[in-house]
Amino acid sequence: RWAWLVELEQEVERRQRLGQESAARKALIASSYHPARPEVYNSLQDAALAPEFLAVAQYTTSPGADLQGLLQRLETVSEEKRIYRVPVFTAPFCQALLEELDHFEQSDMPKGRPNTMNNYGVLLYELGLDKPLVTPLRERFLQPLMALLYPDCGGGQLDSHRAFVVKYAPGQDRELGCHYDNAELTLNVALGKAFTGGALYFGGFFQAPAAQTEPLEVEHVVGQGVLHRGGQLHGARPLGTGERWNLVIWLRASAVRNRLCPMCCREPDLVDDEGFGDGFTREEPATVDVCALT
Ligand SMILES: O=C(O)CCC(=O)C(=O)O
Ligand SMILES: [Fe+2]
Repeated sequence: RWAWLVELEQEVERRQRLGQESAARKALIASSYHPARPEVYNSLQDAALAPEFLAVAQYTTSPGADLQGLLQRLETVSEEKRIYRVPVFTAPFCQALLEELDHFEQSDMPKGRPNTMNNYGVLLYELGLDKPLVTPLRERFLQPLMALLYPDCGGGQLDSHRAFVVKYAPGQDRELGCHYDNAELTLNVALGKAFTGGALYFGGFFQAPAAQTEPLEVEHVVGQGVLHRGGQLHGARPLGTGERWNLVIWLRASAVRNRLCPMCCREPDLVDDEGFGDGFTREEPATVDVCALT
């Protein structure tokens, strides 16, 4: 048979095994890995968050919060592309998380790949950091923020995520090709270490390709997070020197993706999977009747 068809079938099988294999690695890591910085596995404390991020959170959860007020508390990187930036973690927390990730990388534990494009990094779910760190970050902080910034992209209906750390280093991955994310919305936080190069670049929106224009370059700043729509075409320039570790959280809203898969732009044909899978659900998420709250 045609080689491409065999390759396609193998890729379908590989994808069908991903969830189970990831759960097996998570179980093994939970039973036999010894963390270097056990405190990063404690449930997320406000002390780990940058003061600017806490101020944004306080604003977005206050009565009467609106987009205009929020924009005074964030950096607008591009109004047209709807890209924003805000400090997320304190320097000591970035440091502790990096030490832990480095220690895990050097361990002989099995490691899943972050996504189909990055070869180095860690899936936070497998390390056991989803529950204490990423879920509270999504539910308590990102959901109210994204609800104001991107109400039309499911920002107020986030119900799952895929979180991973990507690592760029000499002799390993050094850059990332242009792509869109399997996510409605994305938060990308630079954790360190020290590096040059590696800027993000942003092109048009993939469902609505614009005329060819120069991409927008966005330098990573350690501790700060960049917020963008998953469908905003982007990539990362080659690393110059040092090592770059970034936490990427792909935020998903089943209310949006159940109707329109962000990868193929069609209504999805679902296959059962472990955990959150790719963030689709068979049942519609419960909707809140806002009038009933008043
Ligand atoms: O390298 C980066 O900072 C971007 C990573 C990214 O775009 C992704 O993993 O989706
Ligand atoms: Fe991406």
